[in-house]
Amino acid sequence: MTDDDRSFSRLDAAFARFLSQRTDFDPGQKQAFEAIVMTASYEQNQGHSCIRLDDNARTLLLASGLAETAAAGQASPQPLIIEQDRLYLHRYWHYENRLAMKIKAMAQTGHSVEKLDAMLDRYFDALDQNKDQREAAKMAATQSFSIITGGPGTGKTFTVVKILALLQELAEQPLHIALAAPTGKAAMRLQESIGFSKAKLPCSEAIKNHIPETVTTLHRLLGAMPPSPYFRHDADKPLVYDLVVVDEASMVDLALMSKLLDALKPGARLILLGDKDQLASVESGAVLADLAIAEALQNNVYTLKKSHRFGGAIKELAEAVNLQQDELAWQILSDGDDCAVQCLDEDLIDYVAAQQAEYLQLIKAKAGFEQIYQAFSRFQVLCSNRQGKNSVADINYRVEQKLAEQQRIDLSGLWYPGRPVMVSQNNPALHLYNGDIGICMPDNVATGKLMVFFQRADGSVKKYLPARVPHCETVFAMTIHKSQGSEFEEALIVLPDAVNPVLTKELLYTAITRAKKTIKLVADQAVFAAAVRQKIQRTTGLADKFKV
Ligand SMILES: Nc1ncnc2c1ncn2[C@@H]1O[C@H](COP(=O)(O)OP(=O)(O)OP(=O)(O)O)[C@@H](O)[C@H]1O
Repeated sequence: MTDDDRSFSRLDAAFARFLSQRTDFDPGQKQAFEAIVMTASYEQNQGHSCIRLDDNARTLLLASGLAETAAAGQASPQPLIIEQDRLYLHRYWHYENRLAMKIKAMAQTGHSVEKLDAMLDRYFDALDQNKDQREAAKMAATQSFSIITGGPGTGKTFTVVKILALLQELAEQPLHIALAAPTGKAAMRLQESIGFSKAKLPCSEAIKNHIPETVTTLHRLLGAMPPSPYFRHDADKPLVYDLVVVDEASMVDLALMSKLLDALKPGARLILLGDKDQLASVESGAVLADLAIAEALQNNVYTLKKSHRFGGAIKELAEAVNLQQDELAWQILSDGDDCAVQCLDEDLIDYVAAQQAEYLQLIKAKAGFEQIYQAFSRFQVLCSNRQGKNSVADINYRVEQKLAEQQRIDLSGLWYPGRPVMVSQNNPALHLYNGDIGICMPDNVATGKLMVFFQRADGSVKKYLPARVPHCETVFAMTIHKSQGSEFEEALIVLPDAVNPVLTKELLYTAITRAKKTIKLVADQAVFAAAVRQKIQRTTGLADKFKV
């Protein structure tokens, strides 16, 4: 990317100017210095943890008196840190350094377990398809830090429940276990599958009773104190848990992961579950992907490959996209042999509007919220972009108009029966968080007034007056980014008419793996192919810190 492609924010420029005013540089040097700092600030906001430097830039920065090399970084008060050929804003270097240090220390702590093989034989039958899961469990039983990665349905949750039972059997005192996920939605999904898998465990009821059934969000686990960026639990006030399991770990950014590691008590274990091939976190870093390739962690990472949930076209398409085989991916979509995966061959808006019939009908019939929510969540439009043709804004607007035309909704007010919304702001006081989905409908069991109903992470239902709901948007369509951690029976993936920088193979892979049964695509072949060929490259130093 050249400087011309970047649109620096006023904050990037103000930060660079603020620092350059504190140097003794001449105007030419100040200009060069500001350009580097502005780039570092901009790229950090784009998700990179650092930027690469050439020798001239490195010399200039060190001469500024505001940059320190990493050796001094730990105690350095300087705002800029240089490590090898990488420049960090101090805070991000600190997060990365601390995270690496903590994980390295944990990775050195192994546990030898007597008769482990006999126990594993009981939990994993001798079938070939269980071999991978058995190996993953063996790793987690013998390591303090482990990552189990794999695509959707490869049995990460299925395996981790067995690991929890196994570890409880091995413990002298019952282990204190916390289960967490980055979003409420992901927490809810994990909770459902834990409950399901636990019932089938080949162990005593006493052991089952020591496996927690509730899953919390990471923010709640750590004790968020908004608007402060700090958490109640940190190195000085660690969590009480002996073992923490984090699902959907690919969504966890560098800062949050670093704070989680800081908050673990000495001797605690950590298991990260996730799909390293999915989109990286919205905020900076690509922690799971970096750790999964880290040299010094090869005994701490296990990749599950076989999907137990779906095979066929969805899996083939996901694999082709992941391997950037654009022609094969398009062929799978256009073959139409398997109706699980197809290009949409009818009008987009007519099709999306028709998918809303069932839940709107259930609202009219005064069905219960759970049934209505289930019907709504069966199908979801996933867009790459927020604005422009075929974007979230465009489809939401056109679907609303179409449904109003069909007299299925009444658009005379902002809040109408059937309006689905996604919250776009955290409001801990109301227990509503960015990404939560609610449906506006009459409160038939009380006043009959319009209320917005939400399903909480623990499965309970909460209703709010529309005026109390924090900032939210209509959600007949959502961005692929926002769909992370969710699954739908059918996903309709919609790409724009022209190529843009958002379109990457990670974005498409994430969208494809949201679908349980059916995928439909609206895209021009050239745009689709360009997206498959584009890969996200995040600049970070995390994997380098584990070089042996
Ligand atoms: N070895 C196995 N034998 C039989 N069924 C299995 C096996 N492993 C997983 N399953 C089943 O496959 C399905 C998917 O497993 P699971 O939910 O654990 O996958 P996951 O990797 O956690 O998926 P996701 O990432 O989508 O949450 C579940 O219904 C589970 O019971």
